[in-house]
Amino acid sequence: MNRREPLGIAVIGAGRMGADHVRRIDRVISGARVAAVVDLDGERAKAVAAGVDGCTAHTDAAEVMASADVDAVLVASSGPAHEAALLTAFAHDLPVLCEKPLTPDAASALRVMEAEQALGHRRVQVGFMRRYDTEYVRLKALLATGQLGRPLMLHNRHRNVASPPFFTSSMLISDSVAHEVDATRWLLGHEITAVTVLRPVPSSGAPEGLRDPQFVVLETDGGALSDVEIFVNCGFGYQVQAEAVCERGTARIGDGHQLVTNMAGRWGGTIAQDWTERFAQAYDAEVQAWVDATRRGEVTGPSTWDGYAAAAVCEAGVRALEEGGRATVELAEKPALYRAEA
Ligand SMILES: NC(=O)c1ccc[n+]([C@@H]2O[C@H](COP(=O)([O-])OP(=O)(O)OC[C@H]3O[C@@H](n4cnc5c(N)ncnc54)[C@H](O)[C@@H]3O)[C@@H](O)[C@H]2O)c1
Ligand SMILES: O[C@H]1[C@H](O)[C@@H](O)[C@H](O)[C@@H](O)[C@H]1O
Repeated sequence: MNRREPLGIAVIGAGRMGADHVRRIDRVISGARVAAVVDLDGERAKAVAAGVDGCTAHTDAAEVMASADVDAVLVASSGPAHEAALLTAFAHDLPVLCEKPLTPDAASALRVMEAEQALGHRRVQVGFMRRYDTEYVRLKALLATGQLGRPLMLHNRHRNVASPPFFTSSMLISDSVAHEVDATRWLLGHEITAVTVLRPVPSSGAPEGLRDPQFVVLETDGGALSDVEIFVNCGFGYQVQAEAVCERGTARIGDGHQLVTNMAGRWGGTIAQDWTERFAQAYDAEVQAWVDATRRGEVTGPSTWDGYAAAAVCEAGVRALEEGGRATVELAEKPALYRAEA
């Protein structure tokens, strides 16, 4: 592509993430402008587009993607709407940044992967933003040096203050642990082969009927284990932590000690309250990397294969949750289009 002028982006979905990405493209990053905002809720689209010069508001994504003013698409609608948006973007051969999950299940992710292969080139970067978080990037770089030896285990904690009213027990895996599934695959360079889900007595702070917290163990084809405490109604803050235990040492991120105070006989700091705060730098870097690559005519970052693999692992996780115990992951063969990637 190699463009001088800013990239015209259509943002599909003007909810919490979509509105935040519109702000980011308009005010934080460079090389792009928001050309259009689309939401099934027209008033929401108008409200988000209103603050942006030259941006139009719509309710029909297909109509917008056919417009000459749109060079690329950021999909931030709800997960079940992603497949249709991706297939329409492919029909116009448009580059896409698609929020996680790529799609909510492995079968639909496979359909998207087949459609991208039919184009013959990659078009999608999946929104696994932890790959752009400075702490995760440092951890991956350290593991790659080999100084700590082979990684044996990853211990992950993922805590949200409170879950939204529509959250179900399986969404703790498919919506939340999806991030640790991708982080594990990316940090270790392994595929995940089996998932075990253990369920303690639910917290009294969780909504009636929600299995919260859960303890998830991922087994990898490199012989490592990655465990995840997922607790989406912890009440006190948004915490994402990871510790790699290797043969000669350990490395840990996410303690959030940016500012430590000593006062009145106590020491301490503050805890982020949600992902927009904890991962602000990562979202900025993710969207900037997508815009820069797109303007160079390239596609980088987490691929459709990564989105598919995460969907397949999460599907096994939901099976393990519902049936109790351990479920194995059946992955399709990795297509040639994605084989060159790490
Ligand atoms: N990367 C992250 O850390 C992160 C964090 C939160 C959410 N997400 C993901 O971002 C996406 C959006 O999440 P959210 O929290 O903003 O949800 P949200 O419910 O606030 O917003 C979703 C919006 O999409 C709209 N929508 C649904 N179907 C549509 C369609 N066919 N066409 C146009 N608009 C449509 C809805 O009307 C709604 O306004 C989800 O995929 C979610 O998993 C990612
Ligand atoms: O969709 C969101 C999101 O992706 C967050 O990063 C995660 O912490 C939440 O648990 C999840 O519901």
